[in-house]
Amino acid sequence: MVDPRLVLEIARNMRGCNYVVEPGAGLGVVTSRLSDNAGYVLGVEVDARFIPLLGEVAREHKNIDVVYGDILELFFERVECMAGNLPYSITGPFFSRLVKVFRPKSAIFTVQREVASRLAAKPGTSSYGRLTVLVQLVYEVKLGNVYPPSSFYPPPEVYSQTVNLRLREDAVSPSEIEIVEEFTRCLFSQRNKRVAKVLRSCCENGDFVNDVGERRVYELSPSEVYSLALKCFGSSR
Ligand SMILES: C[S@@+](CC[C@H](N)C(=O)[O-])C[C@H]1O[C@@H](n2cnc3c(N)ncnc32)[C@H](O)[C@@H]1O
Repeated sequence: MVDPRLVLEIARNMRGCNYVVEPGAGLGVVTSRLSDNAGYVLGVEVDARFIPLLGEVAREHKNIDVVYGDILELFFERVECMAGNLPYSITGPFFSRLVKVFRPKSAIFTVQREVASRLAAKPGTSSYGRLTVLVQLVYEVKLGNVYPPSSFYPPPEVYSQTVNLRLREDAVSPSEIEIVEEFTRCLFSQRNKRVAKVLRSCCENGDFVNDVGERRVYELSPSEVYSLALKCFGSSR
């Protein structure tokens, strides 16, 4: 199913975690490896066909439980760590939920290589955008290994890459992330335009004085976007 090096990379990164949630547990290959390295693993799987197999895996390992459900609709009391080969179709909504709801201290995910580049991008580059800002305001992002399509069965059409996330000490709060999410929807729809002009179209009070007005949207750092979001939307809520 999956390249053993990838399974090992994920499992090793979760060493020392007491509680790991794995979105998209599938056949349980990663799940059982995780259970060797972490105190407890909760596998989440939306496809009912995998649930009996995952039940077997859970019976063989005392520290694994399985939940049948959609990771985008579940709530957990507290998520310490999160890991897995993410279903690529839910990348956007998943990361939105990660920074607003789950907020694990530590996480490792396999994503499309292009998504990994966006998560780790620097301002001013072509990969830099809304997803970068939202995730980097909450997490330190480190790129892991790249895996070719042949690392998976069936092989996807794209290369994949792991990303390591560590919760920042100064992580922006969930309620402020919601403000940034709303603000960046408008801001990054005009990513190549000058900031002053875009603020006039995105904010009711878009004429507020700022020292970044002459720059282009995609050149703003995550913390600059955050300050502008609070000025634009914060006071009106
Ligand atoms: C890329 S596969 C990974 C499977 C397995 N963990 C592995 O590494 O071989 C993604 C898995 O996520 C499941 N999945 C897709 N969307 C999901 C969702 N919204 N919530 C939970 N699981 C989901 C799919 O059914 C599939 O089993």
